[in-house]
Amino acid sequence: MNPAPNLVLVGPMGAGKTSIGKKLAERLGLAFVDCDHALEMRTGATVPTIFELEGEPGFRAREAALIADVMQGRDQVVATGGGAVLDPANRQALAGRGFVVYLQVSVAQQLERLARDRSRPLLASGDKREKLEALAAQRGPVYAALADLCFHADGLAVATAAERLQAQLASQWQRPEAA
Ligand SMILES: Nc1ncnc2c1ncn2[C@@H]1O[C@H](COP(=O)(O)OP(=O)(O)O)[C@@H](O)[C@H]1O
Ligand SMILES: O=C(O)C1=C[C@@H](OP(=O)(O)O)[C@@H](O)[C@H](O)C1
Ligand SMILES: [Mg+2]
Repeated sequence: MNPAPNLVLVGPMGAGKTSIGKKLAERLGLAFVDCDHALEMRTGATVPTIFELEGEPGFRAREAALIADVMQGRDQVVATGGGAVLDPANRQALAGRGFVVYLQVSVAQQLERLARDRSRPLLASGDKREKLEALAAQRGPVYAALADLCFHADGLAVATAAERLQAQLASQWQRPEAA
């Protein structure tokens, strides 16, 4: 049993962190924070606009500041962006106060889900399959090393994935009582 005060979802773009996280938070009666959405609310700019104006380094700096703030809280399901785990300080914040679930998904499934997506700047140009494969090779081991639990989300509808994940969490994650 890991007594972390938050549940954190990590994994690649299109794994369902945002969609499954929202559903899971409802099922668990917890607050839901999607880091990309929270960043958009905080800045008043979309993720693609932040990338356009400040580049990926600007986005990562804002993402790190947001994660540091969000992880001070408790009783939240936190959906991270796929690249959040690259920063060691983020990893420390996420694992320090979160039970971390790695939502695993195949590149084929990512491609299906993100075929028409326009909101992910890292996939905006070039060959999507090649990019997703390169990111999976780089980040897959980082997700796995950080995670308390790996959950295979391939081929599952959002509601089914949330239900099954909740069932697995029941025996593994126990939130501490509020002080
Ligand atoms: N389990 C699923 N089954 C079908 N479609 C899904 C599933 N999970 C996510 N999607 C769809 O894939 C896209 C990306 O999902 P999203 O939750 O934003 O992933 P992430 O936050 O991990 O990038 C969305 O259009 C979403 O509706
Ligand atoms: O993988 C990444 O580096 C990114 C993933 C996105 O979030 P999702 O994983 O929710 O798509 C978003 O944070 C940004 O476009 C960068
Ligand atoms: Mg997301």
